[in-house]
Amino acid sequence: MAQDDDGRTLGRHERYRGEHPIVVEGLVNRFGSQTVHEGLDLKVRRGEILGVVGGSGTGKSVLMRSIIGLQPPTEGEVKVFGKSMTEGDPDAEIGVRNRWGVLFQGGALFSTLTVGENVQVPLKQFFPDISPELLDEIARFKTVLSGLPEEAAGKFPSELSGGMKKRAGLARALALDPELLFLDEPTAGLDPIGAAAFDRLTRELKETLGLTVFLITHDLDTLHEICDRVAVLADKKVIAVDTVPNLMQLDHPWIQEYFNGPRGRAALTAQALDELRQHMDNPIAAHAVKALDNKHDDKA
Ligand SMILES: Nc1ncnc2c1ncn2[C@@H]1O[C@H](COP(=O)(O)OP(=O)(O)OP(=O)(O)O)[C@@H](O)[C@H]1O
Repeated sequence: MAQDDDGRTLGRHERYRGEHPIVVEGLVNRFGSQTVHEGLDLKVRRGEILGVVGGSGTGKSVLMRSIIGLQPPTEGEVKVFGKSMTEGDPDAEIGVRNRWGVLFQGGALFSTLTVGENVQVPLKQFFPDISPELLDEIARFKTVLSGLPEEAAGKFPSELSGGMKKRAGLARALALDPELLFLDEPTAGLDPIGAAAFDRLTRELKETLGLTVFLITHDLDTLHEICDRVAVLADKKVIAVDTVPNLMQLDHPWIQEYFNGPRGRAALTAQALDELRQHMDNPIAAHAVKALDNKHDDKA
């Protein structure tokens, strides 16, 4: 069962109060002759949104799967809520598994179930005695909490837009009132407005529900807007974990190209504009917004 940092077993409804709900040490993942991770270390702080970035194929999804026990690592240790995911037997891990929610790439919804029924899947798994009325009520609540209209609970995934599918996946990830939320590329495939709305929702949910969020993304706007810290995967390891401004100072070629390249600078300008727009009563801010807007228009 989940444990606090002092090794005390947590009661079913007791929240983890230790410093690091996720600790990864010396992780090695090999597939045949391919080594994806070689001695990877990472600690996720309670209450943060940790962005995870890295080039394609650097093993971001494999890292997430190792943490949630779907990918037994070749070597190394993964602890979630103080509980070893690499040593524990599946039944004992139940005390950990019902404390997290996962939004997989593409949503991974069951296509033959409605949104509401999708949300009910983990509820039925962990709380088989809940009445059908309460299941419906919780499913409707989670659907609305994820920013969908209530009637979406009765719709099938095929009847939803891409953005709505992501929200439905989020509703299912929130079904068990998790403390940890894993999001794999949540804004991929969304238009910029839909992506920004999803980012705001993630931030609001983190703040109101006290979540710790492990967020894999390629989206520079997401990193700038909502991540407290960002872990960079390269050279088979986490080469740095820090705030975006601090990462931008590091002299690693991939980090420089990613954060200080043209797309990185555009994301930074967009964030600066957003912040300045909140102070338009200040003439200097208003002037700066106008100048930056014009610069943007010239480039477009
Ligand atoms: N079950 C598996 N069997 C064999 N190889 C695998 C398996 N899972 C992942 N890999 C390989 O591990 C590497 C890392 O994959 P992963 O999906 O974690 O990358 P990623 O960083 O998430 O990439 P992307 O940004 O493109 O989604 C890839 O080369 C992939 O082919």
